[in-house]
Amino acid sequence: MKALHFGAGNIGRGFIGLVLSQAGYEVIFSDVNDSLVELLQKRQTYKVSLADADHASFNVTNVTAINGKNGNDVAEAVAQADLITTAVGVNILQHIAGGIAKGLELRLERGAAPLHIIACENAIGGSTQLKDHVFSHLSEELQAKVSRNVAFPDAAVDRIVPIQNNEDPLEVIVEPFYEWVIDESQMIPGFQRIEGVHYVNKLEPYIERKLFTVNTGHCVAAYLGYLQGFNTIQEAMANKEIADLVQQVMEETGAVLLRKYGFDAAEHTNYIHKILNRFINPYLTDEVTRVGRSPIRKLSSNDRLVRPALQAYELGMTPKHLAMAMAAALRFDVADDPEALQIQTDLHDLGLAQTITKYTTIREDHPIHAEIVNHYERLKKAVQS
Ligand SMILES: NC(=O)C1=CN([C@@H]2O[C@H](COP(=O)(O)OP(=O)(O)OC[C@H]3O[C@@H](n4cnc5c(N)ncnc54)[C@H](O)[C@@H]3O)[C@@H](O)[C@H]2O)C=CC1
Ligand SMILES: O=P(O)(O)OC[C@H]1O[C@](O)(CO)[C@@H](O)[C@@H]1O
Repeated sequence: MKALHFGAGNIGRGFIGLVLSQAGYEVIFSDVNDSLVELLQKRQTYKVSLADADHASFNVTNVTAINGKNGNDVAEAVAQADLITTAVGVNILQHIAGGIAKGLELRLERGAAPLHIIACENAIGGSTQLKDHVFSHLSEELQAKVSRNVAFPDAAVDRIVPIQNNEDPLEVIVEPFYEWVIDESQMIPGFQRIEGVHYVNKLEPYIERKLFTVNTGHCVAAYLGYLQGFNTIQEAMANKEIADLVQQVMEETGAVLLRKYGFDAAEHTNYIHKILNRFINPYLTDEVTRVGRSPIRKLSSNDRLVRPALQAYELGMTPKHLAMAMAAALRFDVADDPEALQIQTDLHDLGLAQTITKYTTIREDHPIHAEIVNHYERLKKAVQS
């Protein structure tokens, strides 16, 4: 069984590639990083180590790679795959869609077997977004044919994998915890389960719980940590004021999740505490600039800050910690993050009020907008003093 995985980065190698290889797949990575591709082709194996006291490690075998810049190779790999997964970043899905569409056409010509294409990105409806991008490259007739035997089930993936600085460029150090949840209601009947994956009939509670707890809390630690001059999440979380605010924001999203999905309150508190412990894992060094990266994406209306804030407001709650987090995200002015710089340019050219609306879609007359402005001014003063 061949799995074609787009993105041989941290999650690609450290999580999805590992799980698929252990489940018995030959894993073919498609990546645009030439040296990474060459090394994977040459070695056909790499090491994943766990960030805990035991440092257990796994040799991931039966892997190879193709260069994602070679459209024909990508299409051929798509045509031959038994499973396709991605971990490239949700904004990159549009760039891999053309190659996938070409490969699906080839599959149709060859009468290939049914196929699942699963986007393992931090986003709501990632596979559905990929499907839309792929279908934009296909005629209506081909879309209808593809729909008959190709499915794009949405998924939630959770494992903290920081930027790697290992001597061996293929090695990945990952936290021990992982969770990969796939929506089986969107799958082709009779599908073969992947060992290590949790299948559910309704993904929304899982993806929202994960995105609004792990990802919301983590980015708050990053934005507040950055503002206070800390380099890593571990340093930021050692600061009691930041750790308390991270917990409070998770409690705020937790209140929404409890109301929306009827989760058990004690279990959810336990979930939050486990996540806080994952953030402070002393065996990881996770930079605030990685965890806060791409603030435009993180401030968008369907993502980890605005979506739970608007849901909280609709439920009659005041999402003051989420508003504070959005204000902190606007102050994340990391020089080598193009999205952070774009926000700073807009703050300068458009002013605060319009910039908030531009990125969050929250209008100036919305009470959350005023909360963000207040927190922004407060944070600005705090940094200046
Ligand atoms: N790192 C983490 O802890 C987690 C990340 N995620 C999600 O996983 C996704 C990947 O994140 P990371 O692995 O951290 O990023 P990464 O930057 O380590 O890996 C992304 C890889 O995609 C490759 N890539 C870029 N354009 C490509 C293209 N057109 N074709 C093929 N490959 C291409 C890059 O060269 C890179 O190797 C993101 O959506 C992220 O939100 C989800 C859970 C945890
Ligand atoms: O890739 P993104 O969306 O910027 O965020 C990375 C996030 O994913 C995680 O790695 C775990 O899901 C967290 O470490 C971090 O909050």
